[in-house]
Amino acid sequence: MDWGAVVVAAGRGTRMGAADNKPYLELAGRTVLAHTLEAFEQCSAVTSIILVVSSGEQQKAGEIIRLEGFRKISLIIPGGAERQDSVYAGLAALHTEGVLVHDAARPLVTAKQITACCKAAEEHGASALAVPVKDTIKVSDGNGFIIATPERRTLWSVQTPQAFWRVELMDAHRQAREESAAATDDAMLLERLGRKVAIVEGDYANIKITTPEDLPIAELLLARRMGEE
Ligand SMILES: Nc1ccn([C@@H]2O[C@H](COP(=O)(O)OP(=O)(O)OP(=O)(O)O)[C@@H](O)[C@H]2O)c(=O)n1
Ligand SMILES: C[C@](O)(CO)[C@H](O)COP(=O)(O)O
Repeated sequence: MDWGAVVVAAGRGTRMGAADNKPYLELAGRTVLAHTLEAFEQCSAVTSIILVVSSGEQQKAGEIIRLEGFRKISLIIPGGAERQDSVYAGLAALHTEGVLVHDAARPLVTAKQITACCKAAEEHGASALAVPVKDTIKVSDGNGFIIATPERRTLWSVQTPQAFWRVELMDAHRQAREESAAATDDAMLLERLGRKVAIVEGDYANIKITTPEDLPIAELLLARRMGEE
């Protein structure tokens, strides 16, 4: 099975509140985007990458790819208003049998995790990297009071990459658009159609750079990884 990747980098970085968008922030001497793309460049299962960026940032992203010498990025295209729209734009530009969807804002992903997602999707149809939830999770009534406690052993914190047959994910996206169904990740779009998505147990280090304290945490995790190599 041939695998392509849609890497979405077209967010606004509202919660980060930085002058630059998250993919272009510095992390251990490189951009966040360079760390993310490096893992896909190193993963032999992936043959091509569609990079989805904010409009007006195509040139900036292209310059990073040129300077880093990345070889697998086949297109840099503009994204949409929501993450779901950006993924859809990326899917429409890809032609491989399998697709991995990944957040550019997760720069600690590894080639090994990407390969594990591909293998699980080849076996089960779709897969998503996730880690068991560590905290006790509460459901609120919306007015500041707890109304329930879901059983923790059933709860997983889902990450990216998530892997699918491209045609299936495209169909799921089309249906969601027709029905105005919003989803914060791609697995949700298959779940709503009753399809199975296999959990691939990942690593707590595969954090999403979301708020300012995530950058120094990511630096520490990268330094620890380099010390282990
Ligand atoms: N319209 C959007 C929104 C998000 N993303 C991407 O989806 C990933 C996860 O989104 P998130 O971390 O929420 O990023 P932002 O949308 O940039 O952050 P915020 O919600 O704080 O504005 C990021 O790589 C982001 O660039 C995207 O491609 N297009
Ligand atoms: C896809 C995701 O990274 C899985 O954890 C997450 O749902 C993205 O959500 P966000 O609201 O765009 O941060």
